Amino acid sequence: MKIIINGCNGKMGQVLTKQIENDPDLEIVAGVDRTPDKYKNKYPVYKDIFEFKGKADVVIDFSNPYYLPGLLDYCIEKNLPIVIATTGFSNKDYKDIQKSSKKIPIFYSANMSLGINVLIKLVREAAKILAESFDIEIIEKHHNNKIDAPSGTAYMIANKINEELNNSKEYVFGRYTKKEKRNKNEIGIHAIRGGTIVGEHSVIFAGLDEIIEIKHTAMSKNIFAIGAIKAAKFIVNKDKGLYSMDDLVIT
Ligand SMILES: NC(=O)C1=CN([C@@H]2O[C@H](COP(=O)(O)OP(=O)(O)OC[C@H]3O[C@@H](n4cnc5c(N)ncnc54)[C@H](OP(=O)(O)O)[C@@H]3O)[C@@H](O)[C@H]2O)C=CC1
Ligand SMILES: O=C(O)C1=N[C@H](C(=O)O)C[C@H](O)C1
Repeated sequence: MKIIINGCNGKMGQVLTKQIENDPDLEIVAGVDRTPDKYKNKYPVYKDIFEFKGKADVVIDFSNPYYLPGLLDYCIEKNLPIVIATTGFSNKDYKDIQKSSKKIPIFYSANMSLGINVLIKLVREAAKILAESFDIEIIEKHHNNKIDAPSGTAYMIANKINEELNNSKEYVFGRYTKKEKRNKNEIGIHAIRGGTIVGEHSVIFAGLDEIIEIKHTAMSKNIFAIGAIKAAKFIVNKDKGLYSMDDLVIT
């Protein structure tokens, strides 16, 4: 399978490159990022920088929301499936992803690890039973180079819990500006940034005299690269549409 990596010089791009090089079935046919001197002092102009020898089967994207419009245009033009792993998208970006998936296969997940996707399954179950009487708070911790906050994964966990609860919850981000008691219909979401923390997500269900905490800790970035490669293998021959870890992991 021939792969284009979008965001190839980023931390995830580098980890992904190593994982792909270890798999004899995979080949990187092009890498794209914004580093000016590598691409003739240009910022991404997809028709120029995507020129490479050979044909690609799939694009894997670990980059920045800035890239999204060009990435979608290019993949639609070339009829290429994409695995999008970037986070920090706006509502408009999500709509653009959805719209584009009517033309090409797109796999999107804010977290490509198996563990987080099992955590989501567990917290959905817990929320069904506990939401009436327990408060739900999500805490995420990441390295000091992370641009977006809260993490895409924290949003994804909150959205899945909320889906389970008929979208009855509203999100409160931190409590700095909130000068009143906690409402029952809140999900609190809190972000911590420091050092080289790869990624931690905790979902706390706090009730009367008892607490359940369900936590995932990423010990290396390899888990995300491995998940993205699995997603690429899954999506490469699929019809147009929007796919997620639910299609790959949770049956
Ligand atoms: N879904 C998942 O499982 C995971 C998702 N991620 C997400 O993947 C993305 C990349 O993460 P990571 O590799 O750690 O980040 P890095 O900052 O190391 O790399 C980001 C890449 O995007 C480019 N880039 C950065 N900022 C901009 C900008 N403002 N405009 C244009 N291009 C930019 C960089 O180019 P240059 O090097 O030239 O600056 C680089 O190639 C993030 O959104 C992160 O949250 C990360 C891990 C797992
Ligand atoms: O930026 C990161 O590093 C990560 N980002 C993703 C997110 O925003 O949820 C996934 C993972 O936690 C690592």
